[in-house]
Amino acid sequence: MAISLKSTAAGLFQLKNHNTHSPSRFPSFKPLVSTKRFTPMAALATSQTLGISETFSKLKNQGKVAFIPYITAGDPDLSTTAEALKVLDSCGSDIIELGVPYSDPLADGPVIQAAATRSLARGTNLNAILSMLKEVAPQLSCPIALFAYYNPILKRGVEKFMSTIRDVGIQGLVVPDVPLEETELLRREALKNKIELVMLTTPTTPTDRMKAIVEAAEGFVYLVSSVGVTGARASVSDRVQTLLTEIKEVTTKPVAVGFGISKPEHVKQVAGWGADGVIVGSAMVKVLGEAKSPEEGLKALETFTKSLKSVLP
Ligand SMILES: O=P(O)(O)OC[C@@H](O)[C@@H](O)c1c[nH]c2ccccc12
Repeated sequence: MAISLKSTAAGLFQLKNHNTHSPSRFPSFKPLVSTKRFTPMAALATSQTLGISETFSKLKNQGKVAFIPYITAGDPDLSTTAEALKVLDSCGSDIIELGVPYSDPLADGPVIQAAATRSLARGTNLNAILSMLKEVAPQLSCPIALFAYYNPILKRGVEKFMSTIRDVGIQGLVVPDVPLEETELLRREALKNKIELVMLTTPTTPTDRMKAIVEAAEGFVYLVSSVGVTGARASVSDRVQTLLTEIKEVTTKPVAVGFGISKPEHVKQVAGWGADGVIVGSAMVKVLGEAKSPEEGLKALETFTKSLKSVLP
């Protein structure tokens, strides 16, 4: 299980916006503002919800850093996930990364593996997650980036997967186990459906490859802070600062850092190094999924989210 992202780091992918109110669905709809003002990747999402890159642009203009929590869908059950999404949104999360549970999550450490196991044991499947999102996503003010391993996507068919997630209100997608060279189909379908496909780079990604990944990334570039699997760590490697500088030398795209970030001090440190966004996964999952009851988990999630968010500009 403990396969490092090294081999798959190449494996990245991206996300997009989806646009349930697109002119194509409403032929008589004429945007008041020309979409030419936006970059192609920053196409409008729903009327209320900004896309991923638009969210970063807005925050940048305000001198802010994005707070991006990750939770696993269906842990401990889908109705708690629905509530958790609302809690995360109301506590000021800027983007929410929602994980589709998978039986062989090779980039995940014990906490997220356990969450996936709990979720699958409850019978969570992609259809149920999507129905939940169809109802909940319109109630959120922040965009959702879905996190999914490639296998469940392939099982559904890339084309169908992408149009379905667009239809339920998802703006972005993160696929950790597809090498850059194999992302063509994903990228094409993501683009077609205005889903921003996020790409990941790691500390062991060679510079030329990092450049190609950054070039292909949409929404944001996901900088994996350390080699290995997801999970809280005592500290965040200060190499992240150098890696951020290197990436920012070659792109103006937003860069968010994830892996091993679990405390307010870490969040503050990574933001101080110049990250545009900070991603916290295992620590959120632990607080929510390992509580005595869903109610207690949601309460703890609220307190924890506020404590992390409060240290960000
Ligand atoms: O759990 P951590 O260490 O806080 O890392 C973020 C993370 O959970 C989320 O982005 C994620 C969950 N599973 C992944 C697999 C690969 C890359 C990223 C992820």
